[in-house]
Amino acid sequence: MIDDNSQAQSRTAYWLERWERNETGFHQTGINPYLLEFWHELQLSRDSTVFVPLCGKSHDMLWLRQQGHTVQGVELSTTAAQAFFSENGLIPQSHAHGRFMHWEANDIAILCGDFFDLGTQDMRNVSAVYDRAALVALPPDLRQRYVDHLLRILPENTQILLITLDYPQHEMTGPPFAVSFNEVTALFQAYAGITLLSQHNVLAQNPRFQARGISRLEESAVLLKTFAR
Ligand SMILES: C[S@@+](CC[C@H](N)C(=O)[O-])C[C@H]1O[C@@H](n2cnc3c(N)ncnc32)[C@H](O)[C@@H]1O
Repeated sequence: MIDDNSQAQSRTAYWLERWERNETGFHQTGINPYLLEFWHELQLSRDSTVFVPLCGKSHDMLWLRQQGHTVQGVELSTTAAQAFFSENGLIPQSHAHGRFMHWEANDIAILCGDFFDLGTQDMRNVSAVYDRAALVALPPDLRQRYVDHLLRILPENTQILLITLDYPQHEMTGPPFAVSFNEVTALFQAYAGITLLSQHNVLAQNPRFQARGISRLEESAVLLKTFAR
């Protein structure tokens, strides 16, 4: 039987190798359309801090910064973090921070290390979370652990804009994994009020998924408002 520690090591190795091999088909060159359409729903003040879990080198962090927010990502891969800064013409400062390496430029910080090593101190200024391709990057056995950890370290009354996708899981092995709106509800209902903002079939716009034999691809944007504890 494989223990938790060796499973975590092989998951880490999987993502680090993907970045080393440049297998980053999940990376979007533009800004995510749901972010553009729905971010205003959170009614955040400009000076709020936004946490971006499993951030990769997402350009969405630049857009969030352009809205005035301080941005804080967490990402396993140093290659991804360095690429984010260099590809966007930013020269980061770095220092060790506990089990993480902290990279920062222009009020965008990426903590390089494992999401599961984050603590409440790391999240103390956070008012909102933007999750695109984070929850769906995790296998089923890890998702409740991810949500429990996230909600344990976040301050109370935090808002989360979550984008998820659903497809017949037997048609493809993830990641990305299929995470339906019903599963999101089951994962978060103990912690947060849940509003489905939009749900669309997006298979026609996703040749990458069509090529993998997927017969249905549904994207949902969900707004979560965590309860006071
Ligand atoms: C599917 S990608 C999504 C990246 C980004 N959110 C985007 O929209 O482009 C998932 C990312 O999570 C990172 N990752 C996976 N497990 C992680 C963990 N436990 N802690 C921190 N980052 C992790 C991977 O290295 C990868 O860059």
